[in-house]
Amino acid sequence: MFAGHDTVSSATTFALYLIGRHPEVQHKLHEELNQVFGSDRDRPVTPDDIQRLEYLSCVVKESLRLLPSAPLLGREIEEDVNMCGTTIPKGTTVFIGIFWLHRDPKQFPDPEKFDPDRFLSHNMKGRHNFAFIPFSAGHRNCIGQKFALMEEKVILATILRKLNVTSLQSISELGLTYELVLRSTEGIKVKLSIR
Ligand code: HEM
Repeated sequence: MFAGHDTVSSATTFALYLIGRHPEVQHKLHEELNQVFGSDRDRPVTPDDIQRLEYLSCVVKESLRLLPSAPLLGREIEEDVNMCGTTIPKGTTVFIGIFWLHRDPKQFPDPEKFDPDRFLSHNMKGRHNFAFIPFSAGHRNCIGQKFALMEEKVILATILRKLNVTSLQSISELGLTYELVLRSTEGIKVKLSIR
């Protein structure tokens, strides 16, 4: 359940929450959806549509940066590792704090700001390859990432073609909790209205 289901539901819920907090982002998304779907609000989303929804792709990535479904990964060190002059002995359990890594101001200036434009290709030049790792990286990275991103985009495009979303809580009111998957202890309260 962790791998394929809870992660996508966490990511999609938080993306919808962030869109509902940022009317200017939602406006741009609605414009892009109008361009791709015209007035048709019912037909299924196709792989070709997904390719064309570039701004939606940036929104999904920026949401995974700020509120990553897997905020923390654990690893057991199999051999002594020298890191910046300090030896981490074999057998140590280390944690990789993806939630905090994604807030490195050198890689993401003004890191708490929700700004999907960070993921436009011309804004990504010079960014470290491992600055953004919502699906982990290396040999044991997520095998479902392409499927997950597609699922998320289909759900968001389907909802936002028909609805406006307004989020009613600030981020600090969500009561973020870091278990295996990022959650809100308070639930996420949004108001939906027909476009
Ligand atoms: C937004 C959605 C998702 C996120 C953020 C996500 C994130 C991750 C992360 C961070 C890992 C590494 C965990 C670790 O090493 O401790 C992982 C592993 C994995 N994920 Fe995902 N995942 C998502 C969706 C999916 C989906 C949809 C599937 C399957 C269809 C999937 C299947 C897996 C599997 C099987 C692994 C283990 C890979 C291995 O250990 O070799 N994930 N995922």
